[in-house]
Amino acid sequence: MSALTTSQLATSCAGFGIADRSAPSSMLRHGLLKHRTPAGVDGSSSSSLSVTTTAGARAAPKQQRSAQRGGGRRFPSAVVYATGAGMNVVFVGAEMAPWSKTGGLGDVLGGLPPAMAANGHRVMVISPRYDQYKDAWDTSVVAEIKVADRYERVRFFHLYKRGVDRVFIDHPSFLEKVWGKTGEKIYGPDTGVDYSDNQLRFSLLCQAALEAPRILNLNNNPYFKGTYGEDVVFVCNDWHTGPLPSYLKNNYHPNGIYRNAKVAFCIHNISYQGRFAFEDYPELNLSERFKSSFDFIDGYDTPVEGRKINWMKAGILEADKVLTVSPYYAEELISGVARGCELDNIMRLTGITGIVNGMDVSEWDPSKDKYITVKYDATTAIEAKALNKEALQAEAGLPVDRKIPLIAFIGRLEEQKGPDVMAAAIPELMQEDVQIVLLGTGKKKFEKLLKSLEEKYPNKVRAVVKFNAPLAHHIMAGADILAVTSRFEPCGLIQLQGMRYGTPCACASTGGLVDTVIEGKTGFHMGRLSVDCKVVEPSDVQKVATTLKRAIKVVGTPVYNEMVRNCMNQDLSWKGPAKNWENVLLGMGVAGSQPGIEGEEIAPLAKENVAAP
Ligand SMILES: Nc1ncnc2c1ncn2[C@@H]1O[C@H](COP(=O)(O)OP(=O)(O)O[C@H]2O[C@H](CO)[C@@H](O)[C@H](O)[C@H]2O)[C@@H](O)[C@H]1O
Ligand SMILES: OC[C@H]1O[C@H](O[C@H]2[C@H](O)[C@@H](O)[C@@H](O[C@H]3[C@H](O)[C@@H](O)[C@@H](O)O[C@@H]3CO)O[C@@H]2CO)[C@H](O)[C@@H](O)[C@@H]1O
Repeated sequence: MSALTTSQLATSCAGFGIADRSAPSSMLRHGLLKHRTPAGVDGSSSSSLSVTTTAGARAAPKQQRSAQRGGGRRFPSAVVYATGAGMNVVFVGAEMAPWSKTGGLGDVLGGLPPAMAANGHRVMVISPRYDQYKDAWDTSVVAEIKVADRYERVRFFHLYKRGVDRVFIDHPSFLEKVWGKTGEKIYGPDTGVDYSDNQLRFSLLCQAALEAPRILNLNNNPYFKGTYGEDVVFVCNDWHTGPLPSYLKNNYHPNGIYRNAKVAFCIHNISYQGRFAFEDYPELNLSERFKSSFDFIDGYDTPVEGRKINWMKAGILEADKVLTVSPYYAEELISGVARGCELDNIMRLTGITGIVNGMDVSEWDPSKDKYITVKYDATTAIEAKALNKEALQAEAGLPVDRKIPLIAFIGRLEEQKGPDVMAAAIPELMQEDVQIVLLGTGKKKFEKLLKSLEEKYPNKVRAVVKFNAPLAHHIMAGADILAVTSRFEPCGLIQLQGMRYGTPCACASTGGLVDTVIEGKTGFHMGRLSVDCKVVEPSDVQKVATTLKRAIKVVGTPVYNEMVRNCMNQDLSWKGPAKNWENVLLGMGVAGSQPGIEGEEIAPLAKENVAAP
């Protein structure tokens, strides 16, 4: 079969309902950006078909042509073609697990997209190239992007896995800072310290992300070919992508581009907003028209910090739809200044929809988990969890005794997670026959605090101040109770992971914890803790200690065993949340969008190429 151009392909698929995703308008119409497709490269990565690019039609490279002749990829069956009528969804974010992750944001951009793809949508995720990911290929497509008063060149790397186009934006400001230290250096040299050029870095991400759907000819997906084109819905995530809708309107709309595109903005954590000096606004190269959307008085009632630009505020105001990661957090965000972090008034204006996150049930599967000692399912959990507890106790250097209830805490060591509240409750728990394992990294003061507890209670407490995924899995399997002491928690994945492993949690009653944990059935609620991060309220310490003592009493009883089964018998996958996301995005009226199909989380469509990077 000879190489196809985009329009030929669309014609050949027309009978199956695939939209004509013809090549984008010339880049020359775009004032700020230039892109290059070097000679001999068509912008598709590891593709078996060649498509027309903005630079004109090119023949497929020789080795690709012979692969096609030799019976390379075939068109799939008509049944599967029908799934190619979904939306073009482009997620943009600063983290994307497993390639980059400091916490839950990475997990969501890793797990939700394959579930959307499984429902028949064409899905791209765009994130920085922080490392030399061995499975991502250089497309050789470059774009020159204006930041401040100069042009910066970015390259686009690509891979296709689980039905999703993963696109990595390559620029020295990402790779040179983070290379080899992906987990911890994404935002700054240390927790709590930001890189001084973060605005430049994430402005590049936003602007490059807007180019990608128009200029990348991506041909690995058997159901969709060529560029994504302009009828796309961008899903922005957190402050790093706040300026994207403004760039879309500022740089493209005047040229008649992306007229039908839509932008959804999803808040994973309102406490990081991207607040910068007001004087920095001109560096963004946006017209005065958008200034008021960024304009922000830091301090609300008492403007002690003065005038700023606020990237998240602009994302909320300029997007077509605002979402967050649970319905209860959505309510909290608009409830007042404390929980809305001074953007509550803005969100009351725009409205906000909450969709609970799912979790990656293949990565977190106790029946297949390579990190745990004894694999299990809901029918074997009670005995297997006891054996895993003994293995965990041995690994942690604690007395090995399956009768001792074991409480775990896992999380980023930030005020949000209440490690200080948990630490303050531990002395009171020491009256009980109990063991406590703490795993987390973050602020140095909290790391020291947890370590000091281990020193004080060597036979009962272990603190591991590392980011350690295998240990996180081991703890989930071996612990009896997961303590989630968050002052606020937009959704929380940790409690989902716990439940998947039959470990009920004792949790603060905030955000997604309210939506996902049922008192007495899948966990224990301790009530809401104070959101004031500067103090540890004695009443909160009491709530944590009392609830954990209550949970300890239940461990090992028939009621507890029933809770373990309830936890494990839930569908915590991305399947349901992906359907909810689909409904919300369809409701935005993206041109050409059609409902997808009911897919399995890793449906046949998304199954190829499943592998860890
Ligand atoms: N030391 C360690 N070692 C190994 N693994 C560790 C670890 N510390 C944390 N993790 C892992 O990091 C992830 C944390 O995700 P969460 O959603 O619970 O919180 P986070 O605050 O990071 O996410 C934010 O974004 C997500 C996504 O929307 C929201 O659910 C959440 O409420 C919001 O605060 C989990 O996968 C957990 O296992
Ligand atoms: O996935 C985990 C979280 O990752 C993101 O949060 C990061 C945040 O966006 C970054 O700005 C940075 O936050 C630091 C902040 O900028 C700084 O002023 C100071 O307050 O310290 C903060 C912590 O270092 O790092 C955060 C990750 O640690 C994402 O936005 C969140 O939704 C996720 O919860």
